[in-house]
Amino acid sequence: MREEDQQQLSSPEKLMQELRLKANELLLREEWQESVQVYTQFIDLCQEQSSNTNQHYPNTDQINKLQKSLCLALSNRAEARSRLKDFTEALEDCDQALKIDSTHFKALLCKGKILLCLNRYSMALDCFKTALLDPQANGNLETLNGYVEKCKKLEFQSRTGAFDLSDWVLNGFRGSFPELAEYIGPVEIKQSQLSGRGLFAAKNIDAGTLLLVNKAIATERGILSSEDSNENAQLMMWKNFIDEIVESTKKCRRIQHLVSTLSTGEEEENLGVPEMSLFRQEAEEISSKSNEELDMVRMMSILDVNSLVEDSVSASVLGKNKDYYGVGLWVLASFINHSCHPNARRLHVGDYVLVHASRDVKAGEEITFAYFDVLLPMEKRREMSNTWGFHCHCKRCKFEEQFCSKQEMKEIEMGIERGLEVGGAIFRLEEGMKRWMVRGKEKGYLRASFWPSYCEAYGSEKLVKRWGRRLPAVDVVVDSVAEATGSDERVVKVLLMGGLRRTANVVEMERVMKLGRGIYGKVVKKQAMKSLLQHEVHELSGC
Ligand SMILES: C[S@@+](CC[C@H](N)C(=O)[O-])C[C@H]1O[C@@H](n2cnc3c(N)ncnc32)[C@H](O)[C@@H]1O
Repeated sequence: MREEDQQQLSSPEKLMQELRLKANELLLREEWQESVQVYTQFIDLCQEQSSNTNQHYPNTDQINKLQKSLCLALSNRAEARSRLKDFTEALEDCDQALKIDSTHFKALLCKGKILLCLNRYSMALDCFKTALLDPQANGNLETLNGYVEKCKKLEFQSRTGAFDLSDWVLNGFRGSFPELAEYIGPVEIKQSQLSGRGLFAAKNIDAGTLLLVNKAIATERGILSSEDSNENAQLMMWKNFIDEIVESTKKCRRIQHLVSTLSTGEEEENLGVPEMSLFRQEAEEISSKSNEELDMVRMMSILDVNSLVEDSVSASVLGKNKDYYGVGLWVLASFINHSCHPNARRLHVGDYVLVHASRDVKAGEEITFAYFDVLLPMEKRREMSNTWGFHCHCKRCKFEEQFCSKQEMKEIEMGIERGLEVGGAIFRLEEGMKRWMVRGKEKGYLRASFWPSYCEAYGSEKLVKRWGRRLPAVDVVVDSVAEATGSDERVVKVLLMGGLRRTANVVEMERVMKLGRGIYGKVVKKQAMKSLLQHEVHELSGC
């Protein structure tokens, strides 16, 4: 090689060395964005040098050295990009490095961690297992084996739905949140009679059965203190939440595609029914997703219609996020419509939502949860569904519409509003239902509409004594309301309070446990459920 040629080569080499040192230092200092920039310069130069060397001075040693540096730089850039949650690009870096060296330790480790973050457990497991074969694994055995075990556990959970939160509950939610996998149970998305698409049971399901576990695209939580600051704090949280979602959709094509399947609340009858496979993480190739644009107006409508507040009537928040006001977007759960006779509830654990049946559900029945309180009369529910921006088309509303105009019904409602003794109101309603030939589940609908009165009556020893057998037995009312609207803390509480006055027998305890399963799901076993129910009885001051 001529001397001037060697000088020409040495200068890019020097630059490459400087760039590599700088990028490594930035990585160590956790300055992710800056390190990505410098690694990019290094990688471009390295690639240029590789092709030059290949073309002009084929030198195997030199080429090998460049390829090695390139692999390492790609793995490091992937690490920095993954810290910035740029998962699509980070995975592309890993794949590029693995194309050069299919057993590159750092690239495999980084790819495994990203796939784990994206809940693609078996693919992540393959990466960690291959990395274990590398000599470098010896110094990292504990970490690698930890990842392997985690992947196996999560893969099992996501395949079987075998989740158990009992120990965590019994430990008073101490420590970090339990590790959870995403899970899709016996459900499918179909066209709904309520509006647009909905989630449906693919087989008969009993109360407490887990239907899905979904990780949020983003959540935002904050402690809302005094009344004055509430509005501002909520606005701030909402703004941060929108920013986070927009950022996530920009960074990950898969997230963008998933969010774009959600309703804007307009013309829901024309919306397509997405394939369930879209929501199964393992089946999807992230880089092959479409680039459907989500403009800001559409994004705002999607978030308005689909975001869920963690602490709502049909949800229980377990663990640390209980103390916070939290809002989030969970894509698959967003396909669940509202009903005033819901059959599902949610549990919020960290960034995950777990949806389970709150009563027995038949195959083909639509899965619904309550967006707002359904233990209220129809007029009040109407007002609430209007503020949500829709007119509720559920069976219970349709049934109750015929009673709205009944004079006697109006008199009972007005009487309660004016402070009429609730025992009398219930007696009138129960007698009315006999005359109007209201039977089965429909009795539960009307009782649920007058729930606050039933609750007050059964909660008062004086009223229970005064009205005696003219009031239906508490367990009959509880069963019918739970059958119509699913389990609810307030309904179990009435049963438990009644039980406390007497000594609860085995049958009553069975009933309480079944209702408990409807509230917390089967992911919480007997002892843990008892402790949660006891806590509820003390927490709930009103019905
Ligand atoms: C979170 S989305 C539910 C899924 C939606 N149906 C879809 O096709 O994507 C909420 C929207 O569904 C509709 N919806 C939900 N429950 C309803 C009900 N009971 N009656 C009428 N529309 C309902 C409303 O338009 C509401 O804004």
